[in-house]
Amino acid sequence: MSAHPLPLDRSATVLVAGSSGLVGSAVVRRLRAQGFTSVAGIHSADVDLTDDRATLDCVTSLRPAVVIDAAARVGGIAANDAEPVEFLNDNLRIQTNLFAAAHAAGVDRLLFLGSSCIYPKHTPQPIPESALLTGALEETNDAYAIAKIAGVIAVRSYRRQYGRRWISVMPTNVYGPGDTFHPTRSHVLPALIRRFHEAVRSGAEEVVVWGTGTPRREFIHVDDLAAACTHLLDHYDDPSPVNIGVGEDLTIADLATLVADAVGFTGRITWDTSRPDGTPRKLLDVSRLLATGWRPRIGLPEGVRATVRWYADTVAGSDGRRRAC
Ligand SMILES: NC(=O)C1=CN([C@@H]2O[C@H](COP(=O)(O)OP(=O)(O)OC[C@H]3O[C@@H](n4cnc5c(N)ncnc54)[C@H](OP(=O)(O)O)[C@@H]3O)[C@@H](O)[C@H]2O)C=CC1
Ligand SMILES: C[C@H]1O[C@H](OP(=O)(O)OP(=O)(O)OC[C@H]2O[C@@H](n3cnc4c(=O)[nH]c(N)nc43)[C@H](O)[C@@H]2O)[C@@H](O)[C@@H](O)C1=O
Repeated sequence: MSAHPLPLDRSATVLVAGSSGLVGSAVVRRLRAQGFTSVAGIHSADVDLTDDRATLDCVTSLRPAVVIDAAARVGGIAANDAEPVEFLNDNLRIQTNLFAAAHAAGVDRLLFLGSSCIYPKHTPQPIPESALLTGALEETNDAYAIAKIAGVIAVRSYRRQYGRRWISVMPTNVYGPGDTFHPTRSHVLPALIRRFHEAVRSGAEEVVVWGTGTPRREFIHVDDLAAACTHLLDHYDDPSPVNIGVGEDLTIADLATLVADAVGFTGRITWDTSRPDGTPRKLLDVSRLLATGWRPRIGLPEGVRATVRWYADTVAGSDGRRRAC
């Protein structure tokens, strides 16, 4: 048992790996807003976390008290399906190197971001944390999911073998400012914001959306996710991962209508059923998270409208890659 109390000391040095990304940049904003005075961010321009030596040098020279691992190769269903080798290898390397470096630097507190795709493709809904490793994975992202499962087991192993107070969280699908709006590589929400926005600008009467529209997904605004992460570091210390979600889902068809309305697209929505649907439903059981006293604040319609505004002001007209923060 550590002599140090659970709530983080606001003067502790916190290292956010992946600080230029959707989640990492929101975590940095959240930590600063909460009064953390020593927040260090790293991303691929600073250090290639697939390189074990460079990662060790970086972490041991910074000597953080806390590490938040939001660095990963991330993408939507098409990118995962097309490049399973990179999604497996890069994510295994990044987390293995970062965990080994954090351990070598004596880091007692670490939060690892997994993903809801670690759960079986067909599993009772809402999905409790206990569903892990109870069934076969969705084929389009099994390589990424296996890497994330290895991360959960690694965190649990560092706890068991070395007494590290490290935790894993499993967020549902995330969206918000700072996302990647690539037309084919990104997740559904940013992809649709971009596609509907371009249709309005070009006067197109039709927008094509992938799949059948029947899969159900749960979406959390990235500022809520960042708040949940820092809340859990202050209130949770257990080997079991914690789901992070909002407790509600909707169909991709309903999501497409929501985004179309937010962007002001009044034309036709059609479906490209040659594209994969992926997992039929991913709704997380968030009772463990709620038991810690945390609640989400940003509803989906409000969050989508704000993200559409952010996209129009910040990204539209560029190549769709977010700007670094
Ligand atoms: N987005 C989502 O819907 C969900 C995300 N998650 C998890 O949250 C975490 C963050 O995801 P998200 O913010 O969306 O992803 P992003 O793609 O937005 O950000 C990924 C971050 O990782 C960094 N990175 C990638 N490869 C390397 C590398 N080799 N060396 C150093 N840094 C690297 C990127 O740096 P750079 O910008 O320089 O490339 C970037 O800062 C991931 O673990 C992801 O699995 C979980 C569930 C859902
Ligand atoms: C976060 C999560 O993200 C991925 O899994 P996913 O939940 O399937 O995510 P997605 O956002 O890409 O798709 C959700 C649904 O939406 C449909 N869809 C419609 N039109 C578009 C579209 O234009 N782009 C995309 N990407 N999807 C579309 C699409 O066909 C699917 O039915 C994995 O990386 C996984 O590993 C992971 O962790």
